[in-house]
Amino acid sequence: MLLRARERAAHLGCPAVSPGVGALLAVLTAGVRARAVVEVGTGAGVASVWLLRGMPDDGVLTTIDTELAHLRAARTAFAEARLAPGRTRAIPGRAAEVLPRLADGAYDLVLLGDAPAAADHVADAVRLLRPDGVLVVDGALRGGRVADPARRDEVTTAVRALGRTLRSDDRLATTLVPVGDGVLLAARR
Ligand SMILES: C[S@@+](CC[C@H](N)C(=O)[O-])C[C@H]1O[C@@H](n2cnc3c(N)ncnc32)[C@H](O)[C@@H]1O
Repeated sequence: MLLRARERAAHLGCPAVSPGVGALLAVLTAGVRARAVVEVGTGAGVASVWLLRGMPDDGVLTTIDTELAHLRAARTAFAEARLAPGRTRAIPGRAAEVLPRLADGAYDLVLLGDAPAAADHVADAVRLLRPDGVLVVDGALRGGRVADPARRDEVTTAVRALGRTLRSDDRLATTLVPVGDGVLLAARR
């Protein structure tokens, strides 16, 4: 099933999380007993389905994307995964405009799917999390470039700075999981 969703993601030019990262997402949503999750960057819905796999049957994923074609592909993936329509709330729009409308402390987990862009949404994501909720940022190693001090291009520097921002935030306990392209986990204290 996710194979077809991954093919649609590739067709749309919107890379999906690796199965390793997907499995981590399912373990995380199960581990924090997530009933309310926010995802920025739905894509073709691959990460969304993994997140929902770890959530209870009444858990709801709010997922945001600017591209209607991507949201349509995600809806197909949700139907293929036999998810009841009430399990997903797909919101078209820019994260910077949608996140401020979501309620403070109402979410168990927030996934920011793209490390360089994630920096713009960290403040909102932390505001949305309940205590012990988890912020997840995918793409934190960028093929090893982030860990290589010789790499100083703009995107790599921005992702490195994002890691420093999360680690220095007293409200968060942050760690890096070296799965896929690197996943930052920041638990809200
Ligand atoms: C790499 S894809 C996400 C794939 C998804 N994480 C998965 O594994 O299935 C990134 C998505 O973010 C969306 N996107 C980019 N900028 C955005 C923004 N400012 N607000 C909301 N969505 C955005 C793109 O349209 C694209 O669908």
